[in-house]
Amino acid sequence: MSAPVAVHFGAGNIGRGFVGLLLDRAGYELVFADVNAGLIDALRATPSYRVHEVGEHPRTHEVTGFRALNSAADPRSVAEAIADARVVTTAVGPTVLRFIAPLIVEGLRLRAADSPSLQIMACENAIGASDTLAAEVRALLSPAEAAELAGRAEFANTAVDRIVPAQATDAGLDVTVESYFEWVVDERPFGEQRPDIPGVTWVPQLEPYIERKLFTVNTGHATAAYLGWLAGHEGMSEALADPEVHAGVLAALRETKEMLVRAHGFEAEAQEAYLQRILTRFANPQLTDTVRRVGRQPLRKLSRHERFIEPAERLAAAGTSPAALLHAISALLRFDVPEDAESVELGRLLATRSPEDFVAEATGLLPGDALTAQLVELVAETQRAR
Ligand SMILES: NC(=O)C1=CN([C@@H]2O[C@H](COP(=O)(O)OP(=O)(O)OC[C@H]3O[C@@H](n4cnc5c(N)ncnc54)[C@H](O)[C@@H]3O)[C@@H](O)[C@H]2O)C=CC1
Ligand SMILES: O=P(O)(O)OC[C@H]1O[C@](O)(CO)[C@@H](O)[C@@H]1O
Repeated sequence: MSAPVAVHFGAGNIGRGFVGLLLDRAGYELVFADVNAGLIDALRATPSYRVHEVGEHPRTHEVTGFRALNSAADPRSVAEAIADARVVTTAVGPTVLRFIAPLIVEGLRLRAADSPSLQIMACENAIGASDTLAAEVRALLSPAEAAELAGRAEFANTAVDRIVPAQATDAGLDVTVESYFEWVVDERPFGEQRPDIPGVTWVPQLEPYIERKLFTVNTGHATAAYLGWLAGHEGMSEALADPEVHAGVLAALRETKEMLVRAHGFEAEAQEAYLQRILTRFANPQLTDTVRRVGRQPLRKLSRHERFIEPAERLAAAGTSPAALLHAISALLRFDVPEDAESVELGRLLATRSPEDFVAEATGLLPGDALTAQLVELVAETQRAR
């Protein structure tokens, strides 16, 4: 019997260094789909690439036998691969999911009605990324087609955690990653038919896991990047070695800890151990990373349900001042990286909007929300200092 097919969108850091690796090791015939022509050509030109795990338990894996498709130049082949696939995963960035949806729709249209349901997992740093992708797919279907194709795909939300930094320019397709990883998936959508992917943790309810991950790993990492940027550091290890940056990250994580313990009933000691372990992961000297990469796309990171505003608003609503998160947001507002389109747009919004309009537009907070007044003041201060 031939191996089941897994189509993975996004052959970048997480695609090659984490999701693709686990799918390959699970025995899937792996098909990468990406819009980067150079990357696809390079994957086609080689039989394998290596994933180097550095950290506590260093080792190297070889990923072999994959195919690579250019989803911009040859969407038909991608749709055909999806029609035959058992699993579809993505690691393209939350804002890119809407561009993947039309290909999934084409794949479902080509899929035999008696095929097993396609199992789709968006592996992005966002709450409910698979739900977002499902909504984008449904938006492209007429009601009749939606009813016809309804049983052909199931979407399960995930939380993925592995630091895969910017890679050395001479690394080729090889990827250096930390040895730690966590891939948690909501078990409900796939029921008894869930795919056998060693390394995946199936849970009955994903919300506590994705919130713990996003509001600890990602809040902490992004705080280090923005405070590090403001202090003039280029490298993440340099930033984290700066006592003021480190103290700022710890303070922000103590605030999200309070929120997470309250929201999900985690033991305070367990959450403290979790955040301390993450601080150690951030400082892994074998991961060469930059504040520019970790701070990338500041407007996405400033949006309503992301790593800063969501926990800060919940704390403010519960009567706690999220001073450290506001300090991190203040540094985010000063993130000025010309090659990052969102950073440029952030500067434009700060230059052209009133503080009230900026907060509404960039964060989605409403005038009556608990954090709004403090944030408006912070934006006004930032504008005065520009
Ligand atoms: N790098 C990391 O440590 C982690 C990243 N993530 C998440 O994984 C996702 C990917 O991140 P990275 O791998 O770091 O980014 P990356 O930039 O290395 O890879 C993204 C890939 O997606 C491709 N892509 C962009 N638009 C596409 C489209 N329309 N169709 C197909 N492919 C497309 C790009 O060409 C690129 O190869 C993001 O959502 C990120 O938040 C999650 C956990 C850790
Ligand atoms: O695209 P984002 O949200 O910056 O995600 C990438 C970040 O997620 C992390 O992997 C943590 O999961 C960091 O390595 C990385 O900075």
